Amino acid sequence: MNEAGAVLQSRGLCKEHGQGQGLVRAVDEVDLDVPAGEMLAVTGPSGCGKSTLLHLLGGLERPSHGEVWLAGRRIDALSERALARLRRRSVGFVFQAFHLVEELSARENVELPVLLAGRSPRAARRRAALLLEQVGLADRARHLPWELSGGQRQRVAIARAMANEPLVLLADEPTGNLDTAATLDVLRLFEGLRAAGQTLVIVTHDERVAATADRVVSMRDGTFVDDTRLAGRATGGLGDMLGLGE
Ligand SMILES: Nc1ncnc2c1ncn2[C@@H]1O[C@H](COP(=O)(O)OP(=O)(O)OP(=O)(O)O)[C@@H](O)[C@H]1O
Repeated sequence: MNEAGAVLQSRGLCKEHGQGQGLVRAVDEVDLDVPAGEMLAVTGPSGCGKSTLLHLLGGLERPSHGEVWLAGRRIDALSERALARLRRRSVGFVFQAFHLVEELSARENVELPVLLAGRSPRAARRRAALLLEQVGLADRARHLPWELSGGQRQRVAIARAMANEPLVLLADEPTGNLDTAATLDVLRLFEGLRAAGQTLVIVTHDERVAATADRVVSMRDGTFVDDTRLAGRATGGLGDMLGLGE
């Protein structure tokens, strides 16, 4: 199974937690196709299964049933070792709480995945310098996370997520801890990545964030209840969308 052009797919994807009376089906028979280069937003109320879906798609959790395919390769049944390698090299993760390594500088945080992928310190340094430049933080490379604002931390986290040129960037409430100006910075970065052909899946309950996507799927109780392609999403300025003057 590999629909032409889909970089990320799921079929009959299910995740159950607990058992008996306490059984929760966090993700319930989800079929998803994310074409290469698409920016997809996943929305829905708290507890509807958005984060669980993202974890399944990125190989952070294993499904109870169903399949996940990344670039034509079935990943849900990979060994732990193969899955860890895939997460390091082929998937970029961005989290609401940033999850930077507090003891490492911005530059070292971005270098780390490159080193873990087996590349040389020199290559890691070059890649980190380029990415920090692209997220507008070249002058903060030596700063530790606590010396950065929330928005700056998230930009470092995005640079880190892009370190190994992932097939797909998965973001879980990436603007959930940010003020409007920092949200705008993050959305501009996502917009730039999308323009460069990056595939993105963004979990958000911020409608303004969802409005910047190519397509929005809405979840309720573990399933998709709506799937809408946003025509003309690229026409309005992000600043207008967020109620700011650009
Ligand atoms: N490890 C777990 N054990 C038991 N139940 C879980 C576990 N993880 C998630 N759940 C349950 O699965 C459902 C989906 O949770 P999930 O975190 O995916 O929702 P969400 O839409 O991301 O919510 P939010 O927007 O609040 O982050 C919820 O009912 C949650 O309580």
